Amino acid sequence: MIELNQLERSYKTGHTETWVLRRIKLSIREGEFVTIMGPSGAGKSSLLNVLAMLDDQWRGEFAFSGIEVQSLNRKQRAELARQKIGMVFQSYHLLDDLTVAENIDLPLSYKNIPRSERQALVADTLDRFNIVGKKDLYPSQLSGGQQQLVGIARAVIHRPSLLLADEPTGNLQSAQAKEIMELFRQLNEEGATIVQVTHSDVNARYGTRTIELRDGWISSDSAEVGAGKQEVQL
Ligand SMILES: Nc1ncnc2c1ncn2[C@@H]1O[C@H](COP(=O)(O)OP(=O)(O)OP(=O)(O)O)[C@@H](O)[C@H]1O
Repeated sequence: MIELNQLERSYKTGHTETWVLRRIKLSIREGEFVTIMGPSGAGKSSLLNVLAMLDDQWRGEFAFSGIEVQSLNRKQRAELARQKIGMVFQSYHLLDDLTVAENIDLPLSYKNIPRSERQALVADTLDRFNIVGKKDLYPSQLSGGQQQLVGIARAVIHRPSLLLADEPTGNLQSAQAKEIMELFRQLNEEGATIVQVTHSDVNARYGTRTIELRDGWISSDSAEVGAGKQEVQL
């Protein structure tokens, strides 16, 4: 599903260029549940933002389901991301002045779906995530765990093939975090490909593969270790 080759990202501040992703070569197959770990500043969020197509200031090759992302213009990338990718954030990123139901409906509003069908999809999703009773509340009236449930519901309502999550339980108590991680596991079992960034070993164990970043380089990949290849020596 995802093929990255020689992918590089740097930030320029004044005359200095800081490299945050270095010659990334990575292949992710459909159905995988990948965890990206590594110290603070290693480039984890930067990599996730590239995968989310939120960032287009990188060099190299990125193929998504056979589509060469580097050849797309900004509008085409945004459209591809909208159709195929769902993103979950640590701080939920819900819109405060929309209700739970309206927040969940948002990704559908970008698609050409009849109103009645949209309403049915939102109702099903509220039901599935056990938040029917909260549908007319605003995000500020929910607990952190409930807000993240809404965040995930919004990320998956349009059935994206790829679900990305950046520290999705970073602001939650452990019981709420467990509930969220169980939900990711279930979504993965139902076929979603997931890439999560986390500092938590507990969360990492929900995944099927762990990739470690250090100073922008992939320093280890459990899939490669499993295949008997050498870990990259730095
Ligand atoms: N907009 C920006 N301008 C300049 N440098 C940036 C910018 N965004 C990120 N960086 C730098 O890129 C490097 C990688 O950042 P990134 O957020 O990807 O790391 P991370 O591994 O996700 O860290 P954390 O675990 O703390 O979230 C850091 O050194 C950071 O300072």
